Amino acid sequence: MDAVKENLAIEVRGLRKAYGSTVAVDGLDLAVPRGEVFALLGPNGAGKTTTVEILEGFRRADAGEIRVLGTDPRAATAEWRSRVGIVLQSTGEFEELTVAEVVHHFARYYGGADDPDKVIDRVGLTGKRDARAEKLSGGQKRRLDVALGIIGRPELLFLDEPTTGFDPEARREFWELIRGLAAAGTTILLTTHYLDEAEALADRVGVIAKGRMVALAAPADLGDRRTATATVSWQGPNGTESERTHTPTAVVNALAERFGGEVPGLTVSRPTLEDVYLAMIGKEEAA
Ligand SMILES: Nc1ncnc2c1ncn2[C@@H]1O[C@H](COP(=O)(O)OP(=O)(O)OP(=O)(O)O)[C@@H](O)[C@H]1O
Repeated sequence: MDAVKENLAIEVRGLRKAYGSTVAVDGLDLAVPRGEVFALLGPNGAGKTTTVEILEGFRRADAGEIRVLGTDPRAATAEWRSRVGIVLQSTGEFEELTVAEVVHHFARYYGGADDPDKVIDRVGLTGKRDARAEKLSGGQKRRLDVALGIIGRPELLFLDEPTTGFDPEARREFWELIRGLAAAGTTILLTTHYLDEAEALADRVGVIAKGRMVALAAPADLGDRRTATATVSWQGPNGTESERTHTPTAVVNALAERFGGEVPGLTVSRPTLEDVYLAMIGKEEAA
């Protein structure tokens, strides 16, 4: 294998999967370098979970070349599994056990497992370590799922909609956790419906629509955001005024001159990730 390929944690070419007459994944290509945080975006039913489950070895593709940490997940060994961490959309099989019992139990599956108590702390469940899993709130259950995904110190972590049900503070804490894992070199593939989450965490985002990758870029570059028309707004004598422009600096300079200094209520905005994403998805769905 050449050096470039060895540098890829995930490499997929021509991935295809149909359920009966429903084509869930339709010729998808994807390359994720080691150490990257990659977010898969796309509307409900776009094929994200199917793709991720194929990469995890839980589903069989109909066609395509797939390499995950250099191995075809169809031929996965226990050694390969121990290098991959998985957080599914929902678990909840260990209702009777306490948080500490579940995490300690999972740690025994891995030769090089992390310290269970440290992991419980990192996901913010120390206060709940003796609570039974069934008594946890939705967001706390997700944190437990994340703990089980990272207990084996994976090289590659799959997170399927990891913060669904989290309150805003828990999401911020979770983002810090993910940033810490990424800084330590873990490759992360996550799916999310939260555009701010993709923007906060991902080096690159891929947008899937109807089983195909329709856009791939750094969050700041998606849909040419950097060069998109800007809107300059300010408070005029009769209320809010605004101007759409490709040269916002010139508009702001002219305003500063007109107001003789500070421009009241000045904002300069470009389309958000959500704006460009929704426009992109709208076009794909109309096609
Ligand atoms: N087990 C299954 N049997 C039949 N059809 C399925 C199955 N799993 C998924 N599908 C179909 O495949 C398509 C892709 O589904 P998938 O769950 O991969 O989408 P998704 O992008 O993850 O959606 P969401 O954002 O809602 O989680 C959908 O049309 C779905 O109905």
